[in-house]
Amino acid sequence: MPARIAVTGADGRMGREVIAAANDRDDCDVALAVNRSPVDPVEGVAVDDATNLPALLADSDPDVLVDFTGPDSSVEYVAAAAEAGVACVVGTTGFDDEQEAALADAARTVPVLRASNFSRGVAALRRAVSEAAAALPGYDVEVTETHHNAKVDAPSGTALTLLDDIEAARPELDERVHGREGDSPRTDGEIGVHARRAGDIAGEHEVLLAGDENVLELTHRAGSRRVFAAGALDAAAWLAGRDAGAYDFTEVLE
Ligand SMILES: NC(=O)C1=CN([C@@H]2O[C@H](COP(=O)(O)OP(=O)(O)OC[C@H]3O[C@@H](n4cnc5c(N)ncnc54)[C@H](OP(=O)(O)O)[C@@H]3O)[C@@H](O)[C@H]2O)C=CC1
Ligand SMILES: O=C(O)C1=N[C@H](C(=O)O)C[C@H](O)C1
Repeated sequence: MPARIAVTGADGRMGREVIAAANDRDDCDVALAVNRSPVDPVEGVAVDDATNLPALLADSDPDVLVDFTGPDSSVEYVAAAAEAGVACVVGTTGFDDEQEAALADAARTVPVLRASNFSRGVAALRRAVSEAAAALPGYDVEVTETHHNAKVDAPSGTALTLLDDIEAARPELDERVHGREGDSPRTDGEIGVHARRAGDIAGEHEVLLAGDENVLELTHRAGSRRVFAAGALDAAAWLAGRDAGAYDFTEVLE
């Protein structure tokens, strides 16, 4: 049986990709699509008013809600899904601590799977970065992310995940320095973090590890948002019917 999904932010860049990708797959059907602003059908799917999400979830009874919106709406939609007993795949980034706690709370009631990046390439990048950081003690590490000019949050959720991975492998690197200006020689414990915004770039992440006469660069480039939509739907198909709890995209790939 295909997983029946509810897509929030249906008119967003990612919402549209998710609906288009679901239309092309056998393991996911779009049962419901909502958007904050009124919008014409997306990829042949009618889009309802997101204000009515609780009632729409009760009526359409989807298996999994797939959310790529913004932090405030994501928390609101996940709470509505938890109330309705609907599992959640959350790709939204940029949450503050209080919003993180609200998502963790929802995971006590329904399965909630989150990833700052649903591309398989970034999952592989994370493993490579963890291994490289551990294998190169004493090396300086800098993270650079590049995204389209409409991205709201900086640094990207993926960059924050990579920074956590690096810090787990090299706990002494616990000072995140966001860009540099003026006199700013490197200090021990520093990880440089750089965010670039330009054009329609789907998403690029580079980790630079530099020692003396020895430099390693690990880079992922998303060619389009299709890779994120594919991963999110892989996650939705995997999550349907699971027990309540917090899940990670890496579990889908095992
Ligand atoms: N995990 C991953 O792999 C990926 C994550 N992302 C993340 O997904 C999120 C969305 O990205 P993207 O699709 O590019 O964004 P867009 O701006 O293109 O779309 C955002 C969508 O969310 C809706 N929305 C935004 N804020 C609110 C709000 N406060 N209340 C209700 N609806 C809201 C918008 O509605 P309206 O049409 O009314 O404006 C729109 O439908 C971002 O956090 C981004 O970082 C993106 C790509 C991959
Ligand atoms: O906003 C985006 O576009 C993206 N956001 C995610 C992030 O913040 O890391 C994932 C991807 O890089 C695209």
